[in-house]
Amino acid sequence: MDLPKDFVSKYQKLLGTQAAAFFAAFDEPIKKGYRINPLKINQQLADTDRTASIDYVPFGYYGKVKGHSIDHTTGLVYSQEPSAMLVGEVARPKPGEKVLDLSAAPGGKTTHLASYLGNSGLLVSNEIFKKRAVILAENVERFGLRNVVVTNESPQKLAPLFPNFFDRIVVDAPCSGEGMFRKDPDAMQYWHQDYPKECARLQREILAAAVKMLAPEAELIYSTCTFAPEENEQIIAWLLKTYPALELLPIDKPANVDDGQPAWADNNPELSKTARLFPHHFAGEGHFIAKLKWHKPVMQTTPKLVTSNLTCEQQKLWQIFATDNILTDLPGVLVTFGDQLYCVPKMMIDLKRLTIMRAGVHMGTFKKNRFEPSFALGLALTPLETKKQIEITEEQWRQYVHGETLTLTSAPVTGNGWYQVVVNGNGFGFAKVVGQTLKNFYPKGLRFLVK
Ligand SMILES: C[S@@+](CC[C@H](N)C(=O)[O-])C[C@H]1O[C@@H](n2cnc3c(N)ncnc32)[C@H](O)[C@@H]1O
Repeated sequence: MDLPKDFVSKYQKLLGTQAAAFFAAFDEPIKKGYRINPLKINQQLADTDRTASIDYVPFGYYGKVKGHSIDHTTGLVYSQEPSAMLVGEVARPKPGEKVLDLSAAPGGKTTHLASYLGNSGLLVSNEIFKKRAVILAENVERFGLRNVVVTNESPQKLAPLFPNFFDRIVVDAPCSGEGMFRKDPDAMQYWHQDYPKECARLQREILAAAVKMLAPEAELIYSTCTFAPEENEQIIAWLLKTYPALELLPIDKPANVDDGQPAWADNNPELSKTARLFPHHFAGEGHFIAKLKWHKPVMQTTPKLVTSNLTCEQQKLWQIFATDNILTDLPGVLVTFGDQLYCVPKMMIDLKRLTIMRAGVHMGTFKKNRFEPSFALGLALTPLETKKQIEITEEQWRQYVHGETLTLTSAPVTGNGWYQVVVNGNGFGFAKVVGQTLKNFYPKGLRFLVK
C-alpha cells in the first residue's frame, strides 16, 4: 500500500525495529468480523457462515456478513472489525445502568453495549451528523433494542441536559482514522502531518463535554481507530492532568494487545494501562482504548424525566391492540409524536430540548379508530412475547423483503388480524392476515431483491 510519506517517516521513528512489520501489515488482507445479537431468541444463523469465534468477545466471530440476508435483516448479526469489538468488551455495562455512547454512528459500539444491558437501563446513543444519525437509528431498530434513545446533538448541547447523569460514557472519538487505511484506502486522502493534532483538539472538546455528564464513580471509555500518539496517550495524559478526579483503570488485555506507550506522551507510567491494538500484532485493523473512573462526589440532581402524553382515546386503542397481540409489558413510558407511538425507557429525561431520532421503540401509528403496529415493534418482540405468529420460509422471506403479498397454505385457525411475522425463529415485524393472504408490511424503504 502506498502510505503517505510523512506517515511512514513518523512511524519509522516511533516504532523503530517494529516499523517494517507494521507497514507490511497494511498489505495483508483486512480482518472481518461480526457479532451475534444475544438478545434474539434464536441464535442459530440462517445464512451467515459461523467460522472461528473471537476468544475475547462471547458473541464475536471472524467472517463476513451479507447485507441482504435473513440474519442481517432480522438483526441477528452486526458486522464489526475485530479490534473495534474490544471497545464494547472494555466498556461492558452492567444491566440497569445509564449509558451514553457519545459519538455512536453507525452503531457498532451501541449494539455491543446494548447486548450487555439486555434491554434494561438506558442507553443514549448520540450522533452529531444527521445523515449518520439516521443510519444509527436504523441499526438500533434492526437490532430490536428497547432501551435506546437515539439523539442527534453535539456533545456540548447534551452536557447541560445530563449533568452528572451517566454511569458509563463511551467516547469512540472522531479521529485521523489511520487504522482504517487498510479497510478504506480513501481515508488516506484526508491525512496530513498535522491532521492528528487537529483531531486531538476536537477530541479534547468532546471529552470536556463528556466529563460533565459523568455520575460519581462512573466510568469513561475513550477509544480511537488511529495510531497517532497525539490522539491516544497524549489525550489521556491531558485528561489526567486536567481532571485529577479521573483515575486510569487497568484493561484486561487479550493476547497480542500492546500496552499504551508512556514515552509517546509525558512519560507517566500509568499510561501503560491503556491498550493499543496494532495490525502487525493483533488480528484486526487497529485501535486505542483507555478506561477511566470519575472519583468526584457531587450532589446529583434528578432531571425532569419523560412522562406519558397519550389521550384517553389513544390509550384505549393501544390497549385493544396490546390485549389481542402482546404477552409482555414493555417497561417504558408511552409517548406520542403526532400520531406515532413510542415506548421510551423510563430513566430517560424529558425529550423536549433534544433532537430525537428514535425515542425508544417505535410501537406504531394511531389511525382512525385503530392502532397499527410498526415493523420495529415486531422486530423488538420475541415470538414468545406475541400471541399470534406466522412462520415464513426462506423462499417466502425473499418474496416478503421484495414487497410481495404471500399466499399461505391455509388460513390460520385463529382467524384474520395482526400476526407477528417470524423467520428463522426471530420476529420480523407484524403483518395482517386476511383469509390465506399475508399482506406485506415490510417498510417500503427497506425493500430489496435477493439475487
Ligand atoms: C469512530 S466514529 C464512531 C463509530 C461508532 N462508535 C461505531 O462503533 O459504529 C466517530 C463518530 O464521531 C462523530 N463526530 C464527528 N465530529 C464530532 C463531534 N464534534 N462531536 C461528536 N461526534 C463527532 C462522527 O460523525 C462519527 O460518527
